Amino acid sequence: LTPQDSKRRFSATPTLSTNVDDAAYAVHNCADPPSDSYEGHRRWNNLSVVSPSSDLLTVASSRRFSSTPDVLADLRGADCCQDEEDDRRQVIQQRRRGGSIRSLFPHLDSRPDDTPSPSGTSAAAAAVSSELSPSAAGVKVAVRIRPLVERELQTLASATAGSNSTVVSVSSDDPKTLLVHQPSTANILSFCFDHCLDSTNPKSETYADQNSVYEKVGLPLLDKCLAGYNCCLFAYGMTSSGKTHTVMGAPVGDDRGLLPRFLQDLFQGKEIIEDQCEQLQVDISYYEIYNERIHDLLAASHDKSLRKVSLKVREHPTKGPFVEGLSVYSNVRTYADVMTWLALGNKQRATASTDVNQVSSRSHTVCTLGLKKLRIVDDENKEQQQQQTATNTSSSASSVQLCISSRVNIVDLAGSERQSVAGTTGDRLREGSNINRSLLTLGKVISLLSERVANEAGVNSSAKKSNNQHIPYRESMLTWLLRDSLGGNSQTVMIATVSPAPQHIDETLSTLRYATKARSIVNLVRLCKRNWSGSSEAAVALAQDNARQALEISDLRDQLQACKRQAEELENWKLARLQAEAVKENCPAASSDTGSQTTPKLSATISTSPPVSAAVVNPAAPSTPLRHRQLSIVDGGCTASANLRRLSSTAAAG
Ligand SMILES: Nc1ncnc2c1ncn2[C@@H]1O[C@H](COP(=O)(O)OP(=O)(O)OP(=O)(O)O)[C@@H](O)[C@H]1O
Repeated sequence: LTPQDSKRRFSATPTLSTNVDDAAYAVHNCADPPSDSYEGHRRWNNLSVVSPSSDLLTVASSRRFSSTPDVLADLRGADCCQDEEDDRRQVIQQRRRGGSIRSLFPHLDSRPDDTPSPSGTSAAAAAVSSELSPSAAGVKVAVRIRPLVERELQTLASATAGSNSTVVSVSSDDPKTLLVHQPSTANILSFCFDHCLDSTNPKSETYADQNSVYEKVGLPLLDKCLAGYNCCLFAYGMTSSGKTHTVMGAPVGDDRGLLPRFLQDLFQGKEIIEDQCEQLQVDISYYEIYNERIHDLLAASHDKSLRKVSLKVREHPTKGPFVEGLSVYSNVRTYADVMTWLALGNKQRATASTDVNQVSSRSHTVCTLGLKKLRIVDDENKEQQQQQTATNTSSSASSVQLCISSRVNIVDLAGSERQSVAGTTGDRLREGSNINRSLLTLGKVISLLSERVANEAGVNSSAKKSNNQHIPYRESMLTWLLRDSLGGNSQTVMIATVSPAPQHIDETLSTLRYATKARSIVNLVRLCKRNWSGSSEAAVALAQDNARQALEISDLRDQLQACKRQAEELENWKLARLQAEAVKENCPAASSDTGSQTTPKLSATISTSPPVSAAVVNPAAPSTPLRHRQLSIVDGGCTASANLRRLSSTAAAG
């Protein structure tokens, strides 16, 4: 299927029907078709793929296809969707039996390597199909116990005459089991996690320093994102439990946290990749969620007020929620550069001193890295490809292939805090309650997702009831923005940080319970591997086009919501009016005193003729508030009420 063919088909019929084996190849290679056919398919509403035996395989209807790779992704995605739930169920059941996920999903083992596949029909189809096969990945959970801090040592010393006993430890029999000794009951509770990192005693053989935390938790994520998976790591725990120390740590030296180490290895990896005639493009953005408002932490301005402008969250139709207007620093070249951005962001982050932490984070921070692996195609290769794929790619001299694109979110959450312990008042108290509220929503989301998993595994008796339960992602900015990381398309790791001090045992147990629930969440991950060819100019144009359309859709959604709200208000108003009229009819004396005064009365003539509609849209005296404007319906019955609703909403908009 050449671009000319596709043009013919697009203009001839509203349905694209093609042999499915060729579809991957054909649609894939339409990256730069003539503009009219390109426009044509973008407006497509019904797109069908017919299997070789001419049975209808999948119909992707009413979808927006902004680019050719997206068309393909959507097609294959629709195809894969049918198996997703089965996959998820299988994994959960396998988990319960203690089996290996890999044995269930052989494609995890036979994952295509990172080198772009050679061009050609079957190779392109294979690459695309691997890109879109979802695989199940449980959220991994690591727990880190920090050492006792000065304040805790003092409390312990005064309470137990010099003892520095701790109540949380890693089992000596099983490094994945965490033990909590409850002093009040002398019970020992045990919890099982993917990693238990004991940082209480630097002299211990099993001491988990910053490097071993990175190697156990961060390094596997680096591998994943370089292979094209979206990744997320978030640190969760009570205030002062060591989240920022774990994620950020010191800017230099052995105490550097997980993020600087991750970035260092990423940029080392970038050098290696670039030695192999490929490019790794790294983009960075960094923002905080403070009191449910989003601030760009990389907005460098001398004017402080400009730095704290509140940004909006929007919803991209395929990529999910994103922060509109956030600075993204593209193509960061070196580790030193990225650390400069990180330092700027950390400087601008909201922190304050509380009774339990001298430098307590008052906001959740999200550092997002966008990775794109590009391959430069030389002229010789390009010609070969053009022959093989019969693609009319751009005539630009520098041609690029986008092989992999993934996103990494590193999240340092603000810690939950009890006002009595943190000793907060005023602004700090308000911040604390906002932090707690968003963490509560996070907890709710985690609980519901883990319930869903339990239901699917048949553990809950009320399976049917809560299986379709709404997950309230939108109840807080945090969960909305982390939606993909919780139950979506992301390899996710949670680091739960705890204090070993007896006085914090309640918070510790609460953190461990949340962590246990989070560990039961199973995400469905897709390899974000693309085999997209085109000129660099075309790539930029495509990206801009995608972004513009995303904004358009987001705006239209907002408008739709506003219209719905208006319609509801009008419906309520109509009901109230009908009730008032009913009262008046039944009891004219009672209503004659008050009704004419308080109920907005309508005294205009409605007809369906255009001049009247126009008059309502543009009333002569628009300064009169709508509720005082008089509008009456001369026409009777259903027609009148339908007209009333439509015209009133127009008037309200006016
Ligand atoms: N593993 C560790 N080793 C040594 N010191 C640590 C460790 N973890 C935390 N600390 C120390 O504990 C204190 C609190 O840590 P941190 O600020 O990282 O907590 P937090 O969980 O981020 O708190 P908040 O939620 O209030 O921001 C700091 O002084 C930090 O240096």
